Amino acid sequence: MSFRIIESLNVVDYLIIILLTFLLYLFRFYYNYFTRPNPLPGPLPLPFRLESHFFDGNIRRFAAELCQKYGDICEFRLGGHRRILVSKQEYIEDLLSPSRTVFIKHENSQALDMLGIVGRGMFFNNDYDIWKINKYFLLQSISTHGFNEEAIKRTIELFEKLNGYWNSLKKTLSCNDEWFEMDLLPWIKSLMTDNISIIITGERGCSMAKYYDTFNSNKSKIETVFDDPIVYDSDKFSRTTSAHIKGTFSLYDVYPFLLRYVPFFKNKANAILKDRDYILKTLGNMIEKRRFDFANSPQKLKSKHDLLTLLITANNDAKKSKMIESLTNEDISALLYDASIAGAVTASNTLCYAIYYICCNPHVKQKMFDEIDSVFPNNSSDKLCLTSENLAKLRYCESIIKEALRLTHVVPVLKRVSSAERKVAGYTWPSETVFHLNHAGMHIDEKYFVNPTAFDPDRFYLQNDLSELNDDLGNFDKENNKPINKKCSLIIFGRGMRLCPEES
Ligand code: HEM
Repeated sequence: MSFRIIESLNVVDYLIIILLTFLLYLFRFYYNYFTRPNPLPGPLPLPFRLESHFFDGNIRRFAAELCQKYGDICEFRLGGHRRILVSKQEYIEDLLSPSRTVFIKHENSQALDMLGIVGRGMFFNNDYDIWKINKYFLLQSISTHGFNEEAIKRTIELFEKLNGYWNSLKKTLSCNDEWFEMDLLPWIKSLMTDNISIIITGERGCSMAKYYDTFNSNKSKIETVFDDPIVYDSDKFSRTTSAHIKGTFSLYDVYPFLLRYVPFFKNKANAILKDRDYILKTLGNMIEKRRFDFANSPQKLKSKHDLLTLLITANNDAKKSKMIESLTNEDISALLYDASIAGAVTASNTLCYAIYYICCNPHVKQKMFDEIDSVFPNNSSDKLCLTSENLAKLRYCESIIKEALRLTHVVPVLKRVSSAERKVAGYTWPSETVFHLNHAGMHIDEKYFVNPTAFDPDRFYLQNDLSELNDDLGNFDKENNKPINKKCSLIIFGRGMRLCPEES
């Protein structure tokens, strides 16, 4: 019967059916939009997730434009989801409160599943119970004295290495003594890649060496420095992780059937899966090797304080003391992945921004040098005696970093998904509402900061009594010579349950 009906249809009938289906879809789409609960101002959404084509990925600018046009709370549609953008301090503070109903950070997405670590580690983990165990072990490891001293020692070593590369380049490229122009970003990126590599995995990386080699068009002309055969390819690893994460987010809102059946998307998805396999294999091999060393010669690992060794040790101690919770190799792998991604990109971008602002503000530079000279009075321009105690005294330097992050935060918009009905901004929102928290917008709002676009580390440095304020709540009213304590007005490491573990 149904076969006969199909047979009796001609081309025009098919076109009419397609047109009617299309119109029905449009009608349903806009009916749902105009009858949605809690309507907020925002751009008119487009059907078929077409709005993705107008979004260039710059979430900071996008959020700033929406906030300017539609106010402190508005909505937009992206990737098939209605999204609520909040830019007001009290709403942001509310959504970052330590509550289980706003624990989830990522809405469901097939592309995200391809990361291969969803539900493990911390960053991409929406499962509270598993996340809690992972957080416990990560904090146990990175809060140790050994880890912190190791991190400082390795950082100094790498800066000395960087200095060596620059001196060598200056010499071989016959540069003028005073000026040596170069692109700082790739240098800082490779420095941080090697830094994170040694701190997280205990493996010495070769990113800086590889970048240095790119200047070597004439092999005989440039001298080779710091030749070290015992390195792992941190450069390839970091490029792959960055391609992996970028690729995943580029497919974030693509319909699952397109990922499966349309060659363009399918090829992209396959490339992501290939990267994922490489990353997991590299980390898996490292974990196996370290576990082997731990089982056979634990003494050898006593002097190692990298994250991987500490996680394996803490895990082993937990098993010995018969704690129910312990980590699998996959969990450890996800934690190393989290730390590599979250650590290298944030740290290198923050450092570049800080250097940029220091260079643009000579008086800040001078004050910074004065502080360094006062904390290290016997600095003979050779080696600074950096310890965690001395670092804590560099309060002006810390204020520079805070101010750089205030103006150009490396994670400008945070995300939360409600897991139950929840009141925000006076509205009751159903479960699975996606909230975007525009804290970068708040950081440059004159409601919260005096003269917000100026680079002025003093706003954090000159606080009269730091003990009265949380460390990151700084705001200084110069006219009245007193701090303005706007709660939550500076958010550097997030807040609440999903606070960055680095904050500790
Ligand atoms: C300048 C340096 C850094 C900045 C500005 C920064 C900032 C942040 C922010 C804002 C969040 C919260 C994200 C959210 O609430 O959705 C976060 C989370 C996180 N950060 Fe950092 N971070 C930095 C360095 C690091 C480093 C070095 C590590 C390596 C251990 C790290 C590991 C993580 C992890 C694992 C999370 C996820 C926490 C969770 O979801 O529970 N971060 N970071």
